[in-house]
Amino acid sequence: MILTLTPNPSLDRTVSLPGPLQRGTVQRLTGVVMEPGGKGVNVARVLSNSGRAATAVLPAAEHDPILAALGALELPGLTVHPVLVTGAARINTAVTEPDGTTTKLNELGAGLSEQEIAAVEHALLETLATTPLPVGTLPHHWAVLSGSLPPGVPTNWYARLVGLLREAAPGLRIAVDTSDEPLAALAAELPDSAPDLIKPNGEELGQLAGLPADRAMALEEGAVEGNYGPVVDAARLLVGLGIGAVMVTLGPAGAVLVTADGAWHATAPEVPVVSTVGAGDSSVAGYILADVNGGDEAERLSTAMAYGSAAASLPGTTLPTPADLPEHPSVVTRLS
Ligand SMILES: O=P(O)(O)OC[C@@]1(O)O[C@H](CO)[C@@H](O)[C@@H]1O
Repeated sequence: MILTLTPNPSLDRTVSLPGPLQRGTVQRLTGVVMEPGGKGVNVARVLSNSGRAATAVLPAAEHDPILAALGALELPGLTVHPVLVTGAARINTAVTEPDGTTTKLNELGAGLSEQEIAAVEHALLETLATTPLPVGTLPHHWAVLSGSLPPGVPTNWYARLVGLLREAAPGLRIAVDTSDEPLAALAAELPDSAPDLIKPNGEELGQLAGLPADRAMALEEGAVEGNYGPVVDAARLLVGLGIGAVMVTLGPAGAVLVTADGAWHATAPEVPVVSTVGAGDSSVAGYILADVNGGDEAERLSTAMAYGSAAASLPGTTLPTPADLPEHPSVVTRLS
C-alpha cells in the first residue's frame, strides 16, 4: 500500500508566456492549463500512472473543484480519500517561460481548524488500519507526507504524524517532503521524528545540518563543480540522527543519495526543460517505485532522477508515465 497525505492541496493553474516574463507590462498568454495538484496528490498520480495503487488523503470542501478534477483524470490505481473541511483547495499559479523558467505563486491555502486537523489524522490512521502491513517483506509499504502546512496547522505536525504512523504501523516506510518551518520542526525533533526518506535541495540540506547560510548556499555551487564531499557530509549528519535516506536534489548537478550503507551521485538526464512543477514529487514517486520493486540505492536514485527529469520535460503539472522517461538514464557513481 502507498498512502500520501497532502494537507494543503491545490488546483494548479499554469500559464505559458511567448517570451521572457516582463514585469510591469501586459503580456498575452500562449496557453493555460488547470490540473489538480499539491505534492502528495502528485506523488499518488505518478504512482498510479505507473501501475501502482495509491491512496491520496487530502482535506477538501463539499463540492470542492479539486475532487472533480481528480475524478476527471480517471486513473484506475488512484483512490482519493477526501476529508471534509470548510475551505476549498487553493489555486496555485505557475508562470512558465519558453526557456523552461518556472515561477510559482502559491496561495497560503484555507486554514484547518483543530477539529479538521484531528479528522485528517484520523483518516490517515484509519486508512492504515484497514490495510494489514506484512513486516519485512517486499513490496514495502509507504506513507508520503508532502507539501506545505496550511494556516492553523502546527509547524511540528509532520513530526507528530511520523510518531503516530510508526506506532500504528511498524515496518511502514515514511517519506516527508516539505520545506521551511515544517522541515526545521521535523529536524528539531530527530531522532523521534525520523522518516525513511527526505528530499532536500542543497540549501535546505545545509539548513537542516545547521550550517551557516553562506555554507548552505555553497553546497549546491560546489556540487556543480563536482565537489560532492560537503553534501555527503551534511547528509550523513542527518542519517546519523536516524533518517533512513537523504536524497539531495542539486538541479543541473543531479542528485546525491546518502544512506547508512554509503553515498551515490546521479547525473541529471538531459531533457528539454518545459515546466519544473511536479519534478520533485515525481522523483519521490520514482524512488518509491524502485524501492517497492526491490531496487538497491543506485536504482532508487536513478529511477528518481528519471521520473523527475521526465516531469520537467512536460508542461504545467503534467506528470510522467513510464513512456515519458528519458531515453538516456542518469549515470550513477558510488561516492563512498
Ligand atoms: O505550497 P506547497 O505545498 O509547498 O507546494 C504546492 C505545489 O507548488 O507543489 C506541487 C509541485 O511540487 C504543486 O502541485 C503545488 O502547486
